[in-house]
Amino acid sequence: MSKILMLYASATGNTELMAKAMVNHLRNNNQDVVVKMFDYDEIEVEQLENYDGILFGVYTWVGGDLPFEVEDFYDELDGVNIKRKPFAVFGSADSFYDEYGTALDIMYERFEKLGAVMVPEKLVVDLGPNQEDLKKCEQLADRLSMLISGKELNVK
Ligand SMILES: Cc1cc2nc3c(=O)[nH]c(=O)nc-3n(C[C@H](O)[C@H](O)[C@H](O)COP(=O)(O)O)c2cc1C
Repeated sequence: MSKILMLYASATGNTELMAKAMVNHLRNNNQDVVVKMFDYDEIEVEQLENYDGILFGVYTWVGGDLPFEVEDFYDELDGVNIKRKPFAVFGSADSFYDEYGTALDIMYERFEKLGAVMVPEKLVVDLGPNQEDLKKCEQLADRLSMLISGKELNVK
């Protein structure tokens, strides 16, 4: 059984709904999932090395940027070995803004440059997830599981 880390930031609960849908889905499929949320849990970048794969959720903040609570984590990532580690990125954003969901791009590129194996799809949801979005969340979690078990190649 693989060990997955669900790590996410959510200010008003939209990204959290996505995270919960993935966690429930994975646990229903007997996957071992540890959940940590920025602002509530102690998060150290070194912890990433202890998991077989990471689901990373982030909403987009002013100017298309990362939320404040994710900034230290972002800066400290240089010191961690995530080469060949499977990652998937998701989060809620608001299409009202020109820089729609760009925090996902920022994190995706950061993980990828450090050698992580990315699920190619970045799953951005416009504000609160609907039923279809929640289904996509489950599919993203499945794609991460497949990457972990080596059933999917990272072909873009
Ligand atoms: C002050 C402020 C600035 C925001 N800036 C952006 C932005 O630049 N781009 C974007 O896509 N969404 C932006 N958003 C929208 C949030 O990402 C969106 O509300 C999201 O659903 C929040 O997710 P959460 O419920 O997980 O916290 C902004 C929201 C607020 C309140």
